[in-house]
Amino acid sequence: MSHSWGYGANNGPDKWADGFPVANGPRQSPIDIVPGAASYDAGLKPLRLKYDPSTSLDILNNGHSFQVTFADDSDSSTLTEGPITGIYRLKQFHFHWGASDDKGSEHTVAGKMYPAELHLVHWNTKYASFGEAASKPDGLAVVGVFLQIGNKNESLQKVLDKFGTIKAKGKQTTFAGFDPTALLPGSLNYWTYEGSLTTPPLLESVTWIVCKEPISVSSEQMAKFRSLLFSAEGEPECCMVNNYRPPQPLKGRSVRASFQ
Ligand SMILES: COc1ccc(C[C@H]2SC(=S)NC2=O)c(OC)c1
Ligand SMILES: [Zn+2]
Repeated sequence: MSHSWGYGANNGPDKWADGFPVANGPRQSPIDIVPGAASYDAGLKPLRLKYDPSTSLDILNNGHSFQVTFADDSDSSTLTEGPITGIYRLKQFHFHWGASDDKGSEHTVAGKMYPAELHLVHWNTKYASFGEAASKPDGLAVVGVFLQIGNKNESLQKVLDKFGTIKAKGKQTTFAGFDPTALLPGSLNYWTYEGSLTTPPLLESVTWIVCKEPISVSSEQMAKFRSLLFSAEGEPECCMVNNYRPPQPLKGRSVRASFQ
Protein backbone atom coordinates (compact mmCIF):
# COMPACT_ATOMS: atom_id res chain seq x y z
CA MET A 1 0.00 0.00 0.00
CA SER A 2 1.85 3.09 -1.23
CA HIS A 3 -0.05 5.60 0.96
CA SER A 4 -0.18 4.87 4.70
CA TRP A 5 -3.10 2.99 6.18
CA GLY A 6 -6.03 4.72 7.83
CA TYR A 7 -9.80 4.54 8.14
CA GLY A 8 -10.80 6.37 4.96
CA ALA A 9 -12.40 5.03 1.78
CA ASN A 10 -9.05 4.64 0.04
CA ASN A 11 -6.87 3.36 2.91
CA GLY A 12 -9.35 1.82 5.35
CA PRO A 13 -9.81 -1.72 6.75
CA ASP A 14 -10.97 -3.19 3.42
CA LYS A 15 -7.63 -2.16 1.86
CA TRP A 16 -5.28 -3.25 4.66
CA ALA A 17 -4.69 -6.72 3.17
CA ASP A 18 -2.88 -5.07 0.24
CA GLY A 19 0.03 -4.09 2.46
CA PHE A 20 -0.58 -6.54 5.31
CA PRO A 21 -1.66 -9.99 4.03
CA VAL A 22 -2.09 -11.24 7.61
CA ALA A 23 -5.31 -9.16 7.52
CA ASN A 24 -6.88 -12.35 6.12
CA GLY A 25 -5.18 -14.59 8.69
CA PRO A 26 -6.71 -17.23 10.99
CA ARG A 27 -6.80 -15.18 14.22
CA GLN A 28 -7.77 -11.62 13.32
CA SER A 29 -9.49 -9.08 15.60
CA PRO A 30 -11.94 -7.70 16.44
CA ILE A 31 -14.78 -10.24 16.38
CA ASP A 32 -18.49 -10.30 17.11
CA ILE A 33 -18.91 -11.89 20.52
CA VAL A 34 -22.04 -14.05 20.71
CA PRO A 35 -22.69 -14.60 24.43
CA GLY A 36 -24.81 -17.73 23.81
CA ALA A 37 -21.95 -19.32 21.87
CA ALA A 38 -19.24 -18.53 24.43
CA SER A 39 -18.29 -21.46 26.65
CA TYR A 40 -18.02 -20.88 30.39
CA ASP A 41 -14.59 -22.01 31.63
CA ALA A 42 -14.49 -22.54 35.41
CA GLY A 43 -10.70 -22.74 35.13
CA LEU A 44 -10.45 -19.09 34.14
CA LYS A 45 -9.11 -16.98 37.02
CA PRO A 46 -10.25 -13.45 37.90
CA LEU A 47 -8.24 -10.70 36.23
CA ARG A 48 -5.54 -9.25 38.46
CA LEU A 49 -4.75 -5.68 37.39
CA LYS A 50 -2.23 -3.76 39.50
CA TYR A 51 -1.53 -0.27 38.14
CA ASP A 52 0.82 2.33 39.66
CA PRO A 53 -0.27 5.88 38.71
CA SER A 54 3.36 7.05 38.91
CA THR A 55 4.06 5.02 35.73
CA SER A 56 1.82 7.17 33.53
CA LEU A 57 4.00 9.32 31.30
CA ASP A 58 2.34 11.19 28.48
CA ILE A 59 -0.62 11.49 26.11
CA LEU A 60 -0.12 11.50 22.33
CA ASN A 61 -2.24 11.95 19.21
CA ASN A 62 -0.66 9.29 16.97
CA GLY A 63 -2.83 10.04 13.95
CA HIS A 64 -4.99 6.94 14.41
CA SER A 65 -6.16 7.42 18.01
CA PHE A 66 -4.76 9.03 21.13
CA GLN A 67 -2.78 6.98 23.59
CA VAL A 68 -1.55 7.30 27.16
CA THR A 69 1.86 5.68 27.52
CA PHE A 70 3.28 4.10 30.68
CA ALA A 71 6.79 3.43 31.93
CA ASP A 72 7.28 -0.31 31.43
CA ASP A 73 10.85 -0.73 32.71
CA SER A 74 9.60 -2.49 35.88
CA ASP A 75 6.66 -4.58 37.08
CA SER A 76 4.88 -1.55 38.57
CA SER A 77 1.80 -1.75 36.36
CA THR A 78 0.87 -5.30 35.45
CA LEU A 79 -1.82 -7.74 34.39
CA THR A 80 -1.59 -11.25 35.83
CA GLU A 81 -3.97 -14.22 36.28
CA GLY A 82 -7.11 -14.18 34.13
CA PRO A 83 -6.55 -16.36 31.05
CA ILE A 84 -2.81 -15.66 30.92
CA THR A 85 0.24 -17.16 32.57
CA GLY A 86 3.14 -14.99 33.73
CA ILE A 87 3.38 -11.23 34.08
CA TYR A 88 2.29 -8.77 31.41
CA ARG A 89 3.28 -5.09 31.75
CA LEU A 90 0.98 -2.18 30.84
CA LYS A 91 2.41 -0.31 27.84
CA GLN A 92 -0.38 2.05 26.80
CA PHE A 93 -4.09 2.56 26.55
CA HIS A 94 -6.11 4.12 23.75
CA PHE A 95 -9.64 4.22 22.38
CA HIS A 96 -11.70 3.64 19.23
CA TRP A 97 -14.90 5.58 18.55
CA GLY A 98 -17.51 6.55 15.96
CA ALA A 99 -18.82 9.67 14.23
CA SER A 100 -22.09 9.20 16.14
CA ASP A 101 -23.19 7.42 19.31
CA ASP A 102 -24.56 4.39 17.40
CA LYS A 103 -21.12 3.05 16.38
CA GLY A 104 -17.44 3.11 17.33
CA SER A 105 -16.49 -0.07 19.17
CA GLU A 106 -14.35 -2.72 17.47
CA HIS A 107 -15.74 -5.78 19.21
CA THR A 108 -19.51 -6.17 19.04
CA VAL A 109 -21.79 -8.18 21.32
CA ALA A 110 -24.41 -10.17 19.41
CA GLY A 111 -24.09 -7.52 16.69
CA LYS A 112 -24.42 -4.57 19.08
CA MET A 113 -21.91 -1.76 18.56
CA TYR A 114 -21.00 0.53 21.45
CA PRO A 115 -20.05 4.20 20.90
CA ALA A 116 -16.44 3.53 21.91
CA GLU A 117 -14.01 0.90 23.16
CA LEU A 118 -10.98 1.25 25.46
CA HIS A 119 -7.90 -0.92 24.89
CA LEU A 120 -5.36 -1.45 27.67
CA VAL A 121 -2.30 -3.00 26.01
CA HIS A 122 0.07 -5.25 27.98
CA TRP A 123 3.17 -7.25 26.92
CA ASN A 124 4.54 -10.57 28.20
CA THR A 125 7.69 -10.08 30.28
CA LYS A 126 9.02 -13.47 29.18
CA TYR A 127 10.19 -11.37 26.20
CA ALA A 128 12.75 -8.57 26.42
CA SER A 129 10.57 -5.76 25.08
CA PHE A 130 7.14 -4.76 23.79
CA GLY A 131 8.45 -4.85 20.23
CA GLU A 132 9.70 -8.42 20.57
CA ALA A 133 6.55 -9.55 22.38
CA ALA A 134 4.32 -8.06 19.67
CA SER A 135 5.61 -10.68 17.20
CA LYS A 136 4.92 -13.71 19.47
CA PRO A 137 1.66 -15.68 19.65
CA ASP A 138 1.52 -15.16 23.45
CA GLY A 139 3.22 -11.77 23.40
CA LEU A 140 0.39 -9.35 24.14
CA ALA A 141 -2.76 -9.19 26.25
CA VAL A 142 -5.27 -6.44 25.58
CA VAL A 143 -8.13 -5.67 27.98
CA GLY A 144 -11.08 -4.23 26.08
CA VAL A 145 -13.74 -2.15 27.84
CA PHE A 146 -16.92 -0.91 26.14
CA LEU A 147 -18.20 2.63 26.69
CA GLN A 148 -21.96 3.21 26.77
CA ILE A 149 -23.83 6.53 26.83
CA GLY A 150 -24.84 7.50 30.35
CA ASN A 151 -23.52 9.62 33.17
CA LYS A 152 -20.45 11.79 32.68
CA ASN A 153 -17.33 9.75 33.48
CA GLU A 154 -15.22 11.90 35.79
CA SER A 155 -12.12 9.69 35.48
CA LEU A 156 -12.32 9.82 31.70
CA GLN A 157 -12.76 13.60 31.91
CA LYS A 158 -9.19 13.90 33.25
CA VAL A 159 -8.03 12.46 29.91
CA LEU A 160 -10.39 14.57 27.80
CA ASP A 161 -9.20 17.75 29.54
CA LYS A 162 -5.82 17.29 27.81
CA PHE A 163 -7.31 17.18 24.30
CA GLY A 164 -6.76 20.89 23.72
CA THR A 165 -3.02 20.25 23.61
CA ILE A 166 -3.07 17.12 21.38
CA LYS A 167 -5.67 18.09 18.76
CA ALA A 168 -3.47 17.35 15.75
CA LYS A 169 -1.47 14.26 14.70
CA GLY A 170 1.94 14.17 16.40
CA LYS A 171 1.01 16.42 19.33
CA GLN A 172 2.08 15.07 22.73
CA THR A 173 2.05 16.34 26.29
CA THR A 174 2.88 15.07 29.76
CA PHE A 175 0.23 13.07 31.60
CA ALA A 176 1.45 12.07 35.04
CA GLY A 177 -0.24 10.42 37.98
CA PHE A 178 -3.16 8.83 36.16
CA ASP A 179 -4.55 5.54 37.47
CA PRO A 180 -6.17 3.53 34.65
CA THR A 181 -7.95 1.42 37.29
CA ALA A 182 -10.43 4.28 37.38
CA LEU A 183 -11.45 3.39 33.81
CA LEU A 184 -12.40 -0.21 34.65
CA PRO A 185 -16.00 -1.37 35.17
CA GLY A 186 -17.22 -2.60 38.58
CA SER A 187 -17.34 -6.20 37.38
CA LEU A 188 -14.32 -7.72 35.66
CA ASN A 189 -16.30 -10.61 34.16
CA TYR A 190 -14.78 -11.18 30.73
CA TRP A 191 -14.77 -13.06 27.46
CA THR A 192 -11.40 -14.23 26.12
CA TYR A 193 -10.13 -15.46 22.76
CA GLU A 194 -6.91 -15.54 20.71
CA GLY A 195 -6.64 -12.66 18.24
CA SER A 196 -4.57 -9.87 16.81
CA LEU A 197 -3.73 -6.19 16.80
CA THR A 198 -6.70 -4.38 15.25
CA THR A 199 -4.58 -2.05 13.14
CA PRO A 200 -1.61 -2.73 10.88
CA PRO A 201 0.67 -4.60 11.33
CA LEU A 202 -2.30 -6.75 12.52
CA LEU A 203 0.11 -9.12 14.29
CA GLU A 204 -1.56 -12.30 15.61
CA SER A 205 -0.08 -11.95 19.08
CA VAL A 206 -2.97 -10.85 21.29
CA THR A 207 -4.82 -12.71 24.01
CA TRP A 208 -8.03 -10.70 24.06
CA ILE A 209 -9.80 -10.07 27.36
CA VAL A 210 -13.09 -8.22 26.71
CA CYS A 211 -15.04 -7.04 29.77
CA LYS A 212 -18.76 -7.74 29.67
CA GLU A 213 -19.72 -4.67 31.72
CA PRO A 214 -19.32 -1.30 29.99
CA ILE A 215 -18.24 1.95 31.63
CA SER A 216 -20.24 5.15 31.16
CA VAL A 217 -19.49 8.14 28.95
CA SER A 218 -21.76 11.13 28.36
CA SER A 219 -22.82 12.18 24.88
CA GLU A 220 -21.00 15.49 25.45
CA GLN A 221 -17.83 13.57 26.27
CA MET A 222 -18.20 11.54 23.09
CA ALA A 223 -18.40 14.82 21.16
CA LYS A 224 -15.04 15.75 22.73
CA PHE A 225 -13.43 12.55 21.32
CA ARG A 226 -14.59 13.71 17.87
CA SER A 227 -12.81 17.05 18.26
CA LEU A 228 -9.44 15.36 17.70
CA LEU A 229 -7.91 15.29 14.22
CA PHE A 230 -6.38 12.53 12.09
CA SER A 231 -4.49 15.34 10.34
CA ALA A 232 -1.32 17.14 11.43
CA GLU A 233 -0.99 20.92 11.92
CA GLY A 234 -0.88 22.66 8.56
CA GLU A 235 -2.79 19.87 6.80
CA PRO A 236 -6.49 20.10 5.83
CA GLU A 237 -8.42 19.27 9.01
CA CYS A 238 -9.83 15.72 9.13
CA CYS A 239 -11.88 14.81 12.24
CA MET A 240 -10.72 11.71 14.10
CA VAL A 241 -13.87 9.57 13.97
CA ASN A 242 -14.75 5.98 12.97
CA ASN A 243 -11.23 4.76 13.84
CA TYR A 244 -12.49 1.22 14.29
CA ARG A 245 -11.95 -2.02 12.37
CA PRO A 246 -15.16 -4.05 11.87
CA PRO A 247 -15.51 -7.61 13.19
CA GLN A 248 -13.45 -10.28 11.39
CA PRO A 249 -14.21 -13.97 10.65
CA LEU A 250 -13.98 -16.26 13.69
CA LYS A 251 -12.38 -19.06 11.58
CA GLY A 252 -13.14 -21.79 14.08
CA ARG A 253 -11.92 -20.01 17.21
CA SER A 254 -13.74 -20.51 20.49
CA VAL A 255 -14.62 -17.67 22.86
CA ARG A 256 -14.52 -18.52 26.55
CA ALA A 257 -16.44 -16.76 29.32
CA SER A 258 -15.15 -16.25 32.87
CA PHE A 259 -18.75 -16.13 34.14
CA GLN A 260 -21.96 -18.15 33.85
C1 LIG B 1 3.23 -3.18 17.44
O1 LIG B 1 2.66 -2.11 16.77
C2 LIG B 1 1.42 -1.67 17.14
C3 LIG B 1 0.67 -1.02 16.19
C4 LIG B 1 -0.59 -0.52 16.53
C5 LIG B 1 -1.08 -0.67 17.81
C6 LIG B 1 -2.44 -0.13 18.18
C7 LIG B 1 -3.52 -0.99 17.61
S1 LIG B 1 -3.43 -2.62 18.23
C8 LIG B 1 -4.87 -2.52 19.10
S2 LIG B 1 -5.40 -3.76 20.08
N1 LIG B 1 -5.53 -1.36 18.88
C9 LIG B 1 -4.90 -0.53 18.07
O2 LIG B 1 -5.38 0.54 17.73
C10 LIG B 1 -0.35 -1.32 18.74
O3 LIG B 1 -0.93 -1.42 19.94
C11 LIG B 1 -0.25 -2.09 20.90
C12 LIG B 1 0.93 -1.82 18.43
ZN1 LIG C 1 -7.08 -0.60 19.90
